[in-house]
Amino acid sequence: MSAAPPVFLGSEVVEKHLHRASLLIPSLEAALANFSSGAEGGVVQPMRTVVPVQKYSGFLGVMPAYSAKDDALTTKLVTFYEHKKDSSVPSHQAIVLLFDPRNGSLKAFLMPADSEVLCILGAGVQAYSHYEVFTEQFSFKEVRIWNRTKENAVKFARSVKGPPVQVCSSAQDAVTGADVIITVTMATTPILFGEWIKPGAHINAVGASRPDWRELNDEVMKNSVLYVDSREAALNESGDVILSRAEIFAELGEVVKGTKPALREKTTVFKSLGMAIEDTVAAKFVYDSWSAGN
Ligand SMILES: NC(=O)c1ccc[n+]([C@@H]2O[C@H](COP(=O)([O-])OP(=O)(O)OC[C@H]3O[C@@H](n4cnc5c(N)ncnc54)[C@H](O)[C@@H]3O)[C@@H](O)[C@H]2O)c1
Ligand SMILES: O=C(O)[C@@H]1CCCCN1
Repeated sequence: MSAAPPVFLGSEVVEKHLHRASLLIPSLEAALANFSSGAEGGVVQPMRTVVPVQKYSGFLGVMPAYSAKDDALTTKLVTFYEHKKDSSVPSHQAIVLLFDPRNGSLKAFLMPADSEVLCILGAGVQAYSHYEVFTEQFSFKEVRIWNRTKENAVKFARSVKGPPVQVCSSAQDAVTGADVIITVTMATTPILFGEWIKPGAHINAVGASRPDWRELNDEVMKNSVLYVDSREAALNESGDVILSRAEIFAELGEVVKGTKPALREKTTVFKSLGMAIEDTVAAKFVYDSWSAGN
């Protein structure tokens, strides 16, 4: 019997079945815990391969993963290019291939506590999705944004549906007094400095995914308790971790499992690089929802 032809689920279908990104939180928590559980977690996720396309200042990432517990097998292919101001295409473009783990057939493609002050540095695609999830999950009294190009921060503040956003003229103004700081930029040198940060703040560092790129300076890295998504990836790919030589305290999956504590009273950094297993559970979520309603 031949395999059913793969279906293509474009961004509209994904948004219909994943109408709020937070629907993924339980699956992502479980995936992080499984990833940090070694063989018994049933996750197979080799380090991603990143191919530099030097001529055009770009990269191609190949991110395979299998989750035995979810019985889901995927590979994401993602390109990320230095953003050209006049470019009509997004800086990141990705497709997730979801396979049937039983026989390898291709099933579908998939494109993709009391904190009061939230600060977002950057106003691109990730800024929007982080705003959506953070303002839905937590109640902030104030949300601030700073972006290198101010007009994009103003556009962000005008277009988001949710709590009002204050546009700041400097990163320092945005960060001063903030309880939660999200860095979602394409910066390759630090944009966040330790001396600006309120003790006890939490920093969610999402950009700087190359070994020689930085978003955070050494002081931020050294004066915080450092959590990562994957130790192996952080030690190979994160310029903020490698160049600062900061010590990794825990993987987030270990916190989810309860084997390492969340030190909420300390200044903490979560250095996220993105993991293929996150795409695996997200692709399965959308595909299962799509097939159920089809
Ligand atoms: N950790 C993860 O899981 C994960 C997943 C996806 C993307 N990312 C990373 O998150 C970051 C943002 O991604 P995106 O899709 O929102 O990108 P985007 O291109 O949509 O937005 C990039 C933002 O960075 C700003 N910027 C660019 N160069 C800068 C610089 N030198 N200094 C300060 N700001 C600068 C731009 O003004 C823009 O606001 C990227 O580094 C991306 O690789 C991480
Ligand atoms: O995990 C991801 O999907 C992205 C790909 C681009 C680089 C940063 N991480």
